[in-house]
Amino acid sequence: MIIGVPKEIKNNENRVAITPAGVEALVAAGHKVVIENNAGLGSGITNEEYIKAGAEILPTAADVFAAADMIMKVKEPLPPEYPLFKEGQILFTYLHLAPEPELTRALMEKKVVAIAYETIQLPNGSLPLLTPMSEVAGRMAVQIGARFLEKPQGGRGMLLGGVPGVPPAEVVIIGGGVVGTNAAKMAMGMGAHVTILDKSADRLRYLDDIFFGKITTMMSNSYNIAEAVKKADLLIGAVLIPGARAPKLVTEEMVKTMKPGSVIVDVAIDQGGCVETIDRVTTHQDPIYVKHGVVHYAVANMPGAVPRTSTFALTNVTLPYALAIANKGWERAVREDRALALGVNVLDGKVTCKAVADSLGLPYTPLEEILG
Ligand SMILES: NC(=O)C1=CN([C@@H]2O[C@H](COP(=O)(O)OP(=O)(O)OC[C@H]3O[C@@H](n4cnc5c(N)ncnc54)[C@H](O)[C@@H]3O)[C@@H](O)[C@H]2O)C=CC1
Ligand SMILES: CC(=O)C(=O)O
Repeated sequence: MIIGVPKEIKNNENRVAITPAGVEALVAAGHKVVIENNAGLGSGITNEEYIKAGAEILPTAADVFAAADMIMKVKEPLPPEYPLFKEGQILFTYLHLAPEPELTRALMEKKVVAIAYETIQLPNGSLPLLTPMSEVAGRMAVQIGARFLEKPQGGRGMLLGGVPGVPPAEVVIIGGGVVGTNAAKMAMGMGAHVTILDKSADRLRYLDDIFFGKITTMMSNSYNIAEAVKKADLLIGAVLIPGARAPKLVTEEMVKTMKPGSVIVDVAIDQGGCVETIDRVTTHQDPIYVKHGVVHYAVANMPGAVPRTSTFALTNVTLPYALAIANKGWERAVREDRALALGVNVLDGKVTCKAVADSLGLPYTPLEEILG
């Protein structure tokens, strides 16, 4: 199989979908890897390192898309990339289709085999290709929150940990999964007081155990969310219903009760965001806006800013699946691995992920119906 890796084009997206180690493994398995010129530079990986590992460098993204049977990317394709899709081409990347009707339509029209990293799900419910980036984003959410709480950045001028004699900041995290747990770890480490809300009582029990009762846990319902949001200096959105548009749990009325200069970091923005006043996706270049006196941060590719950590963490987990798809062909790979099958979002012009279909109001076709 020919595997193609274009350079990422999202704002300040410095990750790349393959490392030289990945190239070496695919080439050793008998495949060819083509990579766009300088695709790895943002992550500190040179063309020469890729060539040494056995890849061929092509001048443009168009050349890579034209040559490849499978495209590996990091972020969802952007409009300039849509015309490059080929019928039957495998696209293996984060897709986040629930808030992306146009991309979904383009994948359907071109009959792309679209396999999303974020909906590959193991029998225990975990999302192995999302987890490392959620670890990164959860940790970043706190350092970003700390930065924007500083007065010169537009915040209320508060140190997360306070100092002796002055209370610490209140950090409220909605969703206690991977992002939420990693954010809590960082916030606690910086001395903040942390409250986590989740809709799973078992998850709250687990969090209470691992943090030795040093964080406050609350059941997620609109009453408790309203109470917690009101007192938050830093609010972190970290909910997920795999594949689906994020539920708007924090209403505009709740945001209006927040203190001027408090900060919202909605990590769930890649699935549409869980805060009603987050009405746009922001970028690393222009990361915040202020609404009702509250600083809003809604960058959908947070790990793109720390590519030396993120590229390696991501490719550690994507490579085994890429190898399976390349070695067996997508159809056999998907038939033999239920977790991978759950990653298939669009196939043969149809939406095969129920949560995506429901979020976009499109018909859902079970994968099995197409595979026969
Ligand atoms: N903006 C960015 O750059 C990045 C965004 N993300 C996103 O962060 C979000 C969270 O990801 P993970 O932590 O990995 O997911 P996860 O599946 O580990 O955790 C989600 C948690 O949300 C909880 N939840 C669901 N509905 C809820 C509700 N109504 N109230 C409270 N809790 C609720 C679940 O019980 C679960 O514990 C996802 O949308 C993910 O794609 C992840 C990495 C980077
Ligand atoms: C998961 C995701 O949206 C990211 O890593 O950019």
